[in-house]
Amino acid sequence: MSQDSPMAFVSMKGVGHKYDPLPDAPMAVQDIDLDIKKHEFVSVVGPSGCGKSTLLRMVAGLLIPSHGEVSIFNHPVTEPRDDVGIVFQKANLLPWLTVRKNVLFPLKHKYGRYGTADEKRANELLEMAGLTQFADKMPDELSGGMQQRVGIVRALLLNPDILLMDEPFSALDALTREQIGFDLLDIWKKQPKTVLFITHSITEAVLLSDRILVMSKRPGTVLDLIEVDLPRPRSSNTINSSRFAELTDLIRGYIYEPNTPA
Ligand SMILES: Nc1ncnc2c1ncn2[C@@H]1O[C@H](COP(=O)(O)OP(=O)(O)OP(=O)(O)O)[C@@H](O)[C@H]1O
Repeated sequence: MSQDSPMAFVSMKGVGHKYDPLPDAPMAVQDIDLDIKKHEFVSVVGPSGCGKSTLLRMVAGLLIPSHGEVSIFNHPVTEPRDDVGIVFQKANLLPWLTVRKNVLFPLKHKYGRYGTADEKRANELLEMAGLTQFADKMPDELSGGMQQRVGIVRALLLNPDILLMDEPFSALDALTREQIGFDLLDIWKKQPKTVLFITHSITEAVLLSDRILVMSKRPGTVLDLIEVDLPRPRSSNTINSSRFAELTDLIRGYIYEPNTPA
């Protein structure tokens, strides 16, 4: 599956992980080969427990693979990097800081301070995400969807080349979730990033992605890497198209039926 492209921003070669070091312990993730190109949006779907988060944590440098190698810009990932932003399932905003100060928090945490240029960037990002009027509010004054948008803006503050998102919308209700998917596409268009997006939602993966890695049940390995040939920009019309239905059916077939490629 690897294309050995020099343009790969993220490269996984033979990546696998076994949490338990005993020789006969089961692998959580096995034999993942994937190159993600500049500004590509790649989603990972697969049954619960197949190792999606494990894979993301290895790309994030939060977990070192027991097998194979993850590299970013041709350098093996051995620890978290500043050019990689992460968005988790919960925004985990600090409740005692305003929205703007939450967005600036990574700088405060890393360098102990931030300057007016940083505040300007935070304001610009908040505006881009439609959050300007909430910049001085406290997190608990915002809806769950808005809090997640703040989490995305915070991850973009240091202008990372790569954005890793681990089920970022799974705590949201269905309507908010669909809307924030479109919001994310809008943000991604304005601030192009290379995205690795973990989701349980097949429709979300098809709506957002350029390619979708479909994983098997544990030990999670590659069942298919699907090119999403739907035109952009995507909208609710995309969801109603026959090609959208074909792609979601194809993935459903992998996930809900025996693990054999179609
Ligand atoms: N820290 C850990 N120690 C031991 N086993 C772990 C650890 N983290 C995850 N696992 C196991 O590794 C496998 C993959 O887990 P992981 O959370 O990566 O899957 P997932 O596909 O993200 O799951 P879900 O879709 O339910 O969030 C599971 O069997 C899980 O129990």
